Amino acid sequence: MNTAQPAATDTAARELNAPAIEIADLHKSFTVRGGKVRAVDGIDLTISSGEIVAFLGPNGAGKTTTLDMILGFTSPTSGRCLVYDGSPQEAVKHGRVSAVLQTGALLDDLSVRETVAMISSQHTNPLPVNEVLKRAGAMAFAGRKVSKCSGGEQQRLRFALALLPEPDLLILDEPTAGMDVNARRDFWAAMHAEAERGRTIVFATHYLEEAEQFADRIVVIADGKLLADGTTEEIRALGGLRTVSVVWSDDDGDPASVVDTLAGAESFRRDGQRVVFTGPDTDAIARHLLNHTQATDLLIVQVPLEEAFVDLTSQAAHSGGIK
Ligand SMILES: Nc1ncnc2c1ncn2[C@@H]1O[C@H](COP(=O)(O)OP(=O)(O)OP(=O)(O)O)[C@@H](O)[C@H]1O
Repeated sequence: MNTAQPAATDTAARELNAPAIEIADLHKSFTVRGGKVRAVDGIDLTISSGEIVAFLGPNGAGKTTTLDMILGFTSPTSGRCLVYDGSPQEAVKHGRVSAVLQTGALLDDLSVRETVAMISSQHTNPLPVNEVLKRAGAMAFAGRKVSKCSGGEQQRLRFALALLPEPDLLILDEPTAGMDVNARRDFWAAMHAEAERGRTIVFATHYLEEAEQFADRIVVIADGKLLADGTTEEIRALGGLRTVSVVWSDDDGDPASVVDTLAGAESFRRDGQRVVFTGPDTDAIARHLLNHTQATDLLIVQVPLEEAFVDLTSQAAHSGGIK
């Protein structure tokens, strides 16, 4: 029938343009002894195809619970969670989304290759076993029994398994926890290659450096709420986290006068001979110090993301959120 044609085309077009993930007013509570835990408490988030997004947040922030809803492992208490404009379960079923989770059970007695071959047989149109082993960097230990693999090697195996259906969206929950620096670097190199193939990648991490180095966009989550969402630079700027440090001359009196007279300066602290100013306009602070004081040896310092992150989460704890 002709009528079926436009509908199919519409569906394909809609899916093509659909965001990878669309979350609106998402809530998830758990009933525990003594009350309720609001693990996810009103998150709105849209992730487009091709983005690499880090979920950053302290322990118990709600990152895993959010990822579990995106993967259809658990249902929202309320709100909407769509993956490619459909339910997460549909997306998983069609191989459009897969995950590298720390907890995914593996069979100890199988070799790495046997594990991939076994799971491969459950997919309709999987990538060849050797191809995924190669892409995940697992070829070198493909013959090894799972029980003899290190934690990092087991994560690579999980990565290989996740690649089998050639997913459009890869979800990774703290994928490199427990890996040493070299293993982590290799893992992210392999992941970079997948990103270059156009995959959307969403990962939760405690390693702020990883978020900074690998993600295009960082979503900061704490207490089940989204605190900040932006590029690494935007997240840093949110915390106002550039400082101007100078060797202060006592001839200029109290550094507080700079903060009092200059709109771009917010606060200062003494650090030995130096005075460190912070504020929304570090350029204006620097100009003022160079032109109107005897301060010398001026440094503008970008505060590391780690400190920006700590600052954001502690601000949230005190104010109930950051607008
Ligand atoms: N099944 C559950 N039953 C009861 N409470 C839960 C359950 N799952 C998660 N929680 C609680 O929900 C909150 C969010 O947990 P979640 O695991 O999503 O945080 P997270 O950001 O992933 O933390 P981490 O970085 O430590 O993995 C925590 O307070 C946690 O104890």
